[in-house]
Amino acid sequence: MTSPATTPEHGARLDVRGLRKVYTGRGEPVEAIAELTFEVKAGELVCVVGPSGAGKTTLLRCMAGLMPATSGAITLGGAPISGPPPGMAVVLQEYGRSLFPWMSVAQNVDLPLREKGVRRAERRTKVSEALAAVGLGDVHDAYPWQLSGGMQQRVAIARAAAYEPQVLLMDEPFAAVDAQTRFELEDLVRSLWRRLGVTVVFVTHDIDEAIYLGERVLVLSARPTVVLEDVSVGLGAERDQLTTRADPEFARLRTHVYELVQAAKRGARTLADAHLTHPVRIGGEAR
Ligand SMILES: Nc1ncnc2c1ncn2[C@@H]1O[C@H](COP(=O)(O)OP(=O)(O)OP(=O)(O)O)[C@@H](O)[C@H]1O
Repeated sequence: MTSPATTPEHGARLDVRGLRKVYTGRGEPVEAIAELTFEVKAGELVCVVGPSGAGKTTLLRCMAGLMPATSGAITLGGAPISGPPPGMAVVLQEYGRSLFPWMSVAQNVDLPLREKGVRRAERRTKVSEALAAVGLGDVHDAYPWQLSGGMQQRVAIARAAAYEPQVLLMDEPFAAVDAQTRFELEDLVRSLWRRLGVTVVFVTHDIDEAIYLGERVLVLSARPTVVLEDVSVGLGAERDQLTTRADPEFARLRTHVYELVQAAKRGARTLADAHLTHPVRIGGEAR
């Protein structure tokens, strides 16, 4: 029987406790992450921002089970992550490298379902539904290299959605697409998230994107990394590119997160160090 924390409808809870990551190689050790502790509730969408080199990709790789932590623990639905866990899907920035060029669009979306052992008839339905959901119902037989970058990223999202993961990790997935396509893909992520109830962790450089998408925004310090602030985004569930971005609350959050990231770049490691010059009211609370 599946526990409530791991049903696809509710996603799975992701817990990061005392995560530390030091890269050791031939040269000097690099302490990428000093101490990260946070929780992503089942079915929550959390964005992660921070200065370049803050360890966002390192965090994501550890959460995906692609790299061991130096110390600390990451659990998914209560189970420790020690390798790529079933029930997790990852979408990366480099769509050109994440799709197999010799497979058609439908075959690419189908592949994880085959590996999951889903029967052929059910797979066919899931692939069609996922491609229709991302607006690519008419390119099943095309090859990735015949599609635009934005379309290829839609295929990667369709592949993740068809798999019905409990957790979806996204590492700067829209950094390489044009601004117009990016808005469309952001709306696609929010609509899939709401429909599937999946837990999502979304890493981005773009502060506006983090606020538009997230229920929370984790702002990381510079390396060695800690959480500078865990910012709640009280913009409601219904969001759209015009009204949400014009909302005064959006502007306040943007100022606040921008200031935090600037403070992180100057070396702030706590809110007290950050010396914010535009204290703002977020959700009625003075900061
Ligand atoms: N394999 C590695 N060996 C040694 N150091 C590494 C390795 N991978 C990353 N680092 C270092 O760890 C730190 C964090 O890197 P990471 O790529 O996680 O940051 P990031 O926040 O994702 O950066 P960006 O925003 O520029 O993509 C950086 O200082 C980087 O140079």
